[in-house]
Amino acid sequence: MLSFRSNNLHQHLVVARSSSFLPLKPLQSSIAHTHIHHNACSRSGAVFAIANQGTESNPTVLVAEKLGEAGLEFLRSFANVDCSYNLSHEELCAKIALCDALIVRSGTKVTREVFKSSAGRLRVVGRAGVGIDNVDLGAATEYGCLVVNAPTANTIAAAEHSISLLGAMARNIAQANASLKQGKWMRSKYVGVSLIGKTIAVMGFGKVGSELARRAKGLGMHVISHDPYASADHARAIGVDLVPFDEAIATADFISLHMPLTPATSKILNDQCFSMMKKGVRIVNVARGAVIDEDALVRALDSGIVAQAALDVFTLEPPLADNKLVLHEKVTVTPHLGASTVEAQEGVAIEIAEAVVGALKGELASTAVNAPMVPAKVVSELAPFLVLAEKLGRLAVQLVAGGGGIKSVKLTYASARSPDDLDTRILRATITKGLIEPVSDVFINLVNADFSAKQRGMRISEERIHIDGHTENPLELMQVHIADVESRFGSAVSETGDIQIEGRVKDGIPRLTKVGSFDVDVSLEGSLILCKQVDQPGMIGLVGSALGEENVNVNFMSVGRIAPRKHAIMAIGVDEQPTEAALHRIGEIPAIEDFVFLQL
Ligand SMILES: NC(=O)C1=CN([C@@H]2O[C@H](COP(=O)(O)OP(=O)(O)OC[C@H]3O[C@@H](n4cnc5c(N)ncnc54)[C@H](O)[C@@H]3O)[C@@H](O)[C@H]2O)C=CC1
Ligand SMILES: O=C(O)C(=O)COP(=O)(O)O
Repeated sequence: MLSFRSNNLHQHLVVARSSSFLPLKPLQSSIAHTHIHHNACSRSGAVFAIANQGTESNPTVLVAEKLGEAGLEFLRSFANVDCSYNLSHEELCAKIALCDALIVRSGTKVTREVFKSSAGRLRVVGRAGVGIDNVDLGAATEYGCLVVNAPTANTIAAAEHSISLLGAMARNIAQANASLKQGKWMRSKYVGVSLIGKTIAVMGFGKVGSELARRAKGLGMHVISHDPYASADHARAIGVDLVPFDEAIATADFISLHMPLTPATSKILNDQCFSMMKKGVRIVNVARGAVIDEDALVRALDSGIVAQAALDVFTLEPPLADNKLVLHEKVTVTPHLGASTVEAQEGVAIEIAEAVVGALKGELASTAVNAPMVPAKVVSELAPFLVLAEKLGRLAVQLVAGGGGIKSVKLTYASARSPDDLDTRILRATITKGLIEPVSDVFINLVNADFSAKQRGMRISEERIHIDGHTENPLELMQVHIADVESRFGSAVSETGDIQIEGRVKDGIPRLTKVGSFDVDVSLEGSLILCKQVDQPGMIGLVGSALGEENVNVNFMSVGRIAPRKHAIMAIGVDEQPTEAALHRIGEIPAIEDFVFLQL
């Protein structure tokens, strides 16, 4: 029985795309060869631009808020940079279809509408700072747009601003300053409170929270912290006790907020919470306005539960002219200045420019917010396995008859290392990309591969197994199993009834080592023809000369058999795309029972 059909071949020719394992296909005229890159896509279909060496223009980066000069310079060395500040939402949506990357600070809302308006061209959003609550991450992921942030460069600035507000609040600096400038000399009105010996609760013991804690200790304060995810060892090293939420807010004289704004932290300080606090507590917020129920804070200030507050951030920024907190005598305010030092802004600008350029070049981003974030060391160790992963995914899906309707996929990773030593997130995303890309008409990358799999109802499970081997290798082998489907190539179905393929990396080269129950050993380069044949002498020569006569160069052949003179599988690597005529000639060889052409 012959499995080859010309319309199947045509389908693979049309849909097969880049075999790059990188999250974003690179955009740069310096890329040394002609390549196809995704330039625009919509939910309904993909549009591709063929880019030739020397003719592809640089990518365009829209910088929508003020960014430090060093970062801009770095961006200009790679991209066309459009600095357009103070755009309205409508203007941003209109401009975005012409941009490959967008850089924002906290003042720009990157909504679903922005991603939709980009018509698939927008590939990276860079948040020049930490908090990404102004970016619709769900929409970014669906549209395959990577979001990166600059998580480290403004930590000290935010911690210093928190300490500044703490001192300014405790000593009424802002109020006294305003009063004196009005010609008043009111020494007794502005008597403050001391910090030494007081308890401060640091809510969120991340980068800013822990730097704030160090500084508060230096001022002689007793520091406690609440953070459900913080390491107790890290806290202990700084001399901070991690305590439950209720204990933190009930025992503190000062509360400083340093957690991100998420659905779980929204209005985390509310009426009920204020009622548990010590009377006369003082609150600093350099995190996000919406972690406090602002109306509840006004009530707590008016009732005297909260003696004072110092706020850098507001639910609505800029706040309305009649915002009760801004106008409150007991409240010290700054207009979201936490990250606004010369040093922090230069650092953030460089950090985000490097992340955005790296992402546009197709590098894996170490500050990705909506894709697997992998340290550079792990990426370099896994590099050949990532190539293998994508190719196995691409092969496996092409073996499925009908090309769709995959419900259940199992990925097996076998390693001589302990299972805990292997972070498989990027492998999983890469195999998934390989599985979906050949059968999808939307742009698939590491950002949206998992989302697209879920949308298609594809359940992907993972299994890590320990086998003998070399512990210097992160992996010995990977397998992809697809259950409950028919195969275009019956021999790819193992005894368990699943389509099963296996690959290994040998001398840095990814190789296919098993198809169904048959052992093979072929390097995964070029394209592949798999044949099921009666194991008999002369088969390699027959197939080789059929292809040779049709001018198809064979780069390798491997035969795997169950027992001599029974059935065997021949895997043939070919450099060129065989013509229909060449494939028909293979099909006409009498001992060949089944065969399939697969594009890698
Ligand atoms: N006002 C400003 O200009 C600036 C504001 N920020 C804000 O500060 C936040 C913190 O920044 P980093 O310390 O750099 O981030 P980070 O990610 O290092 O720390 C955040 C910490 O909050 C913890 N957390 C999460 N949920 C929590 C909860 N329910 N209760 C207590 N802790 C919780 C996390 O475990 C983490 O340790 C950012 O998300 C941003 O919103 C950051 C920089 C400047
Ligand atoms: O980094 C953050 O989360 C900040 O809030 C800083 O915001 P900005 O970039 O100064 O608008």
